[in-house]
This record gives sequence, C-alpha cells and structure tokens, in this order.
Amino acid sequence: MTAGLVVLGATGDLTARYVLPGLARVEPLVDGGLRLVGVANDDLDDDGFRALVREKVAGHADGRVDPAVGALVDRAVWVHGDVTDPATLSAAIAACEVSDADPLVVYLALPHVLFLPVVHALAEVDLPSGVRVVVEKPFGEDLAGAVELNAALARLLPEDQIFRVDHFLAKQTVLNLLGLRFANRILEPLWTSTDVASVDIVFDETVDAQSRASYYDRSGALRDMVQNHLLQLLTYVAMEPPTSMAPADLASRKADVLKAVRTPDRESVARWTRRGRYTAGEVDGRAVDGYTDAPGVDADRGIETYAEVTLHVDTWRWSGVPFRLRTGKALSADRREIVVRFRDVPLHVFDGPAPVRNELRLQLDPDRMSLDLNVNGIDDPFKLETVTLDTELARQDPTPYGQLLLAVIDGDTRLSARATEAEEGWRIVEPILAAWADGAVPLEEYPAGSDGPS
Ligand SMILES: NC(=O)C1=CN([C@@H]2O[C@H](COP(=O)(O)OP(=O)(O)OC[C@H]3O[C@@H](n4cnc5c(N)ncnc54)[C@H](OP(=O)(O)O)[C@@H]3O)[C@@H](O)[C@H]2O)C=CC1
Ligand SMILES: O=C1O[C@H](COP(=O)(O)O)[C@@H](O)[C@H](O)[C@H]1O
Repeated sequence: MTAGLVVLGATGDLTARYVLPGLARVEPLVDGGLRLVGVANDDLDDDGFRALVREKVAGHADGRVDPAVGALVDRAVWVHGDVTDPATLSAAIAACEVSDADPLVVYLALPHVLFLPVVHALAEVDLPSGVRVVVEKPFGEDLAGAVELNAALARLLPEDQIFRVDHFLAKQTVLNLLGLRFANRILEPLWTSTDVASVDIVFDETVDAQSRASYYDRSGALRDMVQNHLLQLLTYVAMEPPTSMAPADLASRKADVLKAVRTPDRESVARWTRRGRYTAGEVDGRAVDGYTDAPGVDADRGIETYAEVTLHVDTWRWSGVPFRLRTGKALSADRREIVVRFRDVPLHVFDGPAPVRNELRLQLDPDRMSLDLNVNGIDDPFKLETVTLDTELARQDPTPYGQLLLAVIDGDTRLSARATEAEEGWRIVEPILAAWADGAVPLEEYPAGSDGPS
C-alpha cells in the first residue's frame, strides 16, 4: 500500500513513545511503501530523522520486521519549519510523493494550542483528496474551544477524514467489550439497572507526572484522562446495541450515551467527586518528589493528579446505576480495569454469610477477564465458596497506536471520537472543573505510592 504519514511534532514525546513504536508492528504499512515525513522546528536533517526513526521503530520491532524497517527508515524525510506556516505544510505533503487518491495522513502530534492554527494553515494548502487529519488530545481546553476547533475542521474536510484519535479505543480489552456484549447471548439481558448495581472504570497509574509536568500542570487528571479516555470507555460499557459495527452506527450509539450523562451541578460535584494531589513518597521502591516540587509546576494552579467522579447515565437502561470513573498518578499499583458489579441475589437461601456479589472484571494491560461466582463448598456442600473464572488474553499486537495508524490509513474512524463526542465530553467535565475551581471540593493530598486520598 502506498501511503504518506506526515508527523507534525516529530521530535516530541508522543512521537518517540507512541507513534514511531506503533509503526514497528504494522507490517502492511512498513513493508508496503509508507513514506514517513517528520516536521518540527528542530535542526534535524534526513539522516538525523532516519536515526531517530531507526531507534524508535527498530527498538520495538522484536526483530520481526527488520528488513522492512530498513526500507521505512531509508524512505523517511525531514522537513524543517514552523507547522503554522502553510509553506511548511505544503513542503511536507509534497515530500510524501503519493498520488492524489492515496491515503495521506497529517498527524498533529503537537502541543494542543497549535491545533487550531495548524488547521487554519492547512486551509491554505492544496490538499490531496486522500488526506486525513489526525488530532491528538486534549481536543480544546473547554467546550467553547472544542466547538471552535470542530468548526474549523468541518470547514477543512468532511467528518470521515477527521480523526480525533483516542488510543484507549484501540486497547484490546476495550474493543473486547463490543465482542463480549454484542456477540454473546448471556450478558446483554443482565446488562441493565435491573441486574447491575454499579460500574467502576479505573485507570490508576504508578507513573508520576514529573516528566510531563509542563503539560500536565495545565491539564490535570480530569482533562488528561476523564474528558476523553474514560468517557470513551463509559460509552462502550453503556451503549445500546448498535445495528451494525459500521462507523456511523457505532458513533451514534456512543454519542447517545454521552448525551444521556447528567450534567453535574455544584451540589452533585460536591457529593460525587474527589480530587487529590500527590506529595513526596515511594512508588515501587522509587523515591518520588511531591508533585508541586516538579520543575514547571505552579502549586497555586491547584492542579489535581487524582480525580474521581461518579456519573449518572439517564436512560431507561441505566437509571439509578452509578458509574464511578477514577484515575490518578503516582499510586501504589497500576490498576486499569472496568468492573461491573451485579446486584445481590433476591433471597439468601444458604446458611452463613451472604453470597458475594458477582463481579465481572475487564482488566487492561495485561488484558484479563474474570468473573466471581458463588458455588457450593467442598467441605460442607451447603456452605458457599467463591470461585473466579479467569482468563488472560494474548498480548496485543500491533500496539494501540499501531492499530490507530492502520485504521487512519484505512479511513476507518471507529477508533476516533466524532465531533459531538468531543463536545459532550467537555459539557460533562466543565461544570466539575468550574466547581472545583470555586472550592466546592477540597484538593486532598496523598503520598506517592499510596492508594490515593484516604
Ligand atoms: N506525550 C504523551 O505521553 C502523550 C501526548 N499526547 C498528545 O500528543 C501531543 C504532543 O504531545 P508531546 O509529544 O508530549 O509534546 P512535546 O512538547 O514533547 O512535542 C511537541 C512537538 O511539536 C514540535 N513543535 C512545537 N511547536 C512547533 C512549531 N510551531 N512548529 C513546528 N514544530 C513544533 C516540537 O518540536 P520543536 O518545538 O522543537 O519544533 C515537538 O516536536 C499533545 O497534543 C499531547 O496532548 C497524547 C497522549 C500521550
Ligand atoms: O493519554 C494518556 O494516556 C497515558 C496512559 O496510557 P497508556 O496507554 O500509555 O497506559 C497517561 O499516562 C497519560 O497521562 C495520558 O496523557
């Protein structure tokens, strides 16, 4: 397949840690003549960029695609310049040397404040018909910003050529939610407020925010993780069955969920949310400075490194079921999972303690699935025991970013958010941010390496 990939911000952290390693596992692209063009203000040249690509791609290839990686590296081209200058963008697109209808991806791996200026600059460029524009996160800084960016993108290209990528949608366990729910008969009848008591969507990280503090201190946990990633997971858990897996069907069902999330008012923010910030501590035997001691952090901004929000999806299916979304940095363990907690049985007919609630756990990275069930005990057959059905899924390959890149080149928008979803995300979190800024919820402290605010 002939295709072009222009990475704007090619010397950045995202490119080095996610985009280039993602390419390592995508043989159809690497083998098939993908031309990679890197752009940034840095004084690199073709050789310098090729060395970077070799290091980041080959380092993740496990030896599987080495010859092809060599070809990808040899075809890579560097374009120096300001990405807000249409001349830079034209030069980068021309350097891809693809024909008009071939897929050509312009990937905005840039600080988010540049998204709008770059979209404006792209409007002055003669774009080939096969162009796709990838926008990273955060998609705007608030609802008004997201609306403005969406409007600029809509003037530039049709919606199916715009990719508001969310790599969480490419994670195996997240995709499995679709298969699990809509390719099996047994779960869907139970997947309502009649049988489900609550849902937790948890993304606890041991990693701290230090290395990305200059970005993080203008974002915080709610904007960085909840507005996008965790709300996207919520859509997969809570959506109605789509009539097909076609991008438009899936996107409509996801948007329905977000639209049904109740807008938090000040009182519910005070009752249903928590925020925290880590102090000095130890994570996995590693000493971690307090968040406010990281270079680039302004303690007065009061940015949270931990966020917990309970949302309500006002639909017939989910009325009364709390969805708790939680994420934080510098926590004791990487706990990344979706937990569906079922209601108690209607009557206890066994002696002894009540049976435990059935819990379905979908764990991300490593991808595992487990279900707690009550069975009769071995010693006393009329006493209950709990067993766990547990399965670990094969390691995901390609990586989520590899999947995203493949999907974008294929023109498949299913691993991206639509315009409405981005705006709905802000409609949900903006009142929380406002109430927090207004002091409705205290900023609690937790030592790095703990389980979060006590
Ligand atoms: N890093 C991460 O873990 C993740 C990042 N993201 C998102 O990815 C995007 C990029 O983040 P990240 O890589 O961390 O950011 P970085 O600051 O590390 O990289 C930004 C890149 O943009 C380039 N750049 C900035 N201004 C210009 C300009 N005017 N003209 C040309 N190049 C420019 C920089 O190079 P130079 O200034 O030298 O030109 C650099 O290559 C952001 O939207 C972020 O939110 C999403 C998920 C995870
Ligand atoms: O987008 C982001 O995601 C990462 C976590 O994703 P992972 O796939 O690397 O586990 C998170 O650490 C980061 O803060 C956030 O910006």
